[in-house]
Amino acid sequence: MNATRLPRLHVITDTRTGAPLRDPLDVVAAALAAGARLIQVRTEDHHTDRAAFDLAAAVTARCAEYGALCLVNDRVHVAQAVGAGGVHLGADDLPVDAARRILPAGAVIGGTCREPEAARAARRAGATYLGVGPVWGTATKTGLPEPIGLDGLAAVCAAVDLPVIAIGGIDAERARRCREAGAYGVAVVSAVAAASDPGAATAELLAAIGDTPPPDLLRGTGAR
Ligand SMILES: Cc1ncc(COP(=O)(O)OP(=O)(O)O)c(N)n1
Ligand SMILES: Cc1nc(C(=O)O)sc1CCOP(=O)(O)O
Ligand SMILES: [Mg+2]
Repeated sequence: MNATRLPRLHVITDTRTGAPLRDPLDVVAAALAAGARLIQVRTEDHHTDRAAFDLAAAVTARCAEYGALCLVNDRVHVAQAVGAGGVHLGADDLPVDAARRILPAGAVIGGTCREPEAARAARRAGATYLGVGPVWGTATKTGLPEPIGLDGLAAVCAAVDLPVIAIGGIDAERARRCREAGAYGVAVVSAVAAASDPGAATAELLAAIGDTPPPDLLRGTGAR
């Protein structure tokens, strides 16, 4: 990965059927071309490891073309097998400290948390960043707790000095509000995966969070 810092926009794959019916790799390609520099490969729990491996291998290869980071959600062994840059782990996944022991030095390990004490615990466990939400309600994932809102997000941001990536019901306008509340960045599924133009949606999100496209995208535009 060429990026010298954690990207602020995390584009998460949507592998649900009919969700719309769009190949996740097409969405990933559009998001990378529009300037996204972190893709999280999230597959549905009922999908096989082989399906997760195949998608993660393809995404890792596409990310490498852009110097982008590929993270694998949940499945640490898949991340190891494809040589991904790291993982994202929640309460039902391998603990952050266990993943830290078995992944290569420098691996990016994100941990989900929803309130300050869990954030401090994730920091002690060695998380690189925190995924914090759901900030707003979302239909993308079932079984979530009540949204924590911008106040809940701000409370976690104030509790630890780790980058906080907000998640849950986030579009460009809400991404701006998350940044104002103290979040380092945001993670999205539907705002990109369900967009009529995933590339344009990615560019709008990057502008909203103040993460200008990488220099290679600005080349030739005269922009600095
Ligand atoms: C950036 C980010 N934040 C939170 C999550 C949710 O992860 P988790 O709690 O493991 O739930 P599942 O995604 O596995 O359903 C995430 N994936 N990314
Ligand atoms: C995968 C996931 N995890 C969440 C959490 O709060 O732990 S919310 C979420 C779904 C995010 O999808 P969308 O951007 O379409 O709302
Ligand atoms: Mg998980």
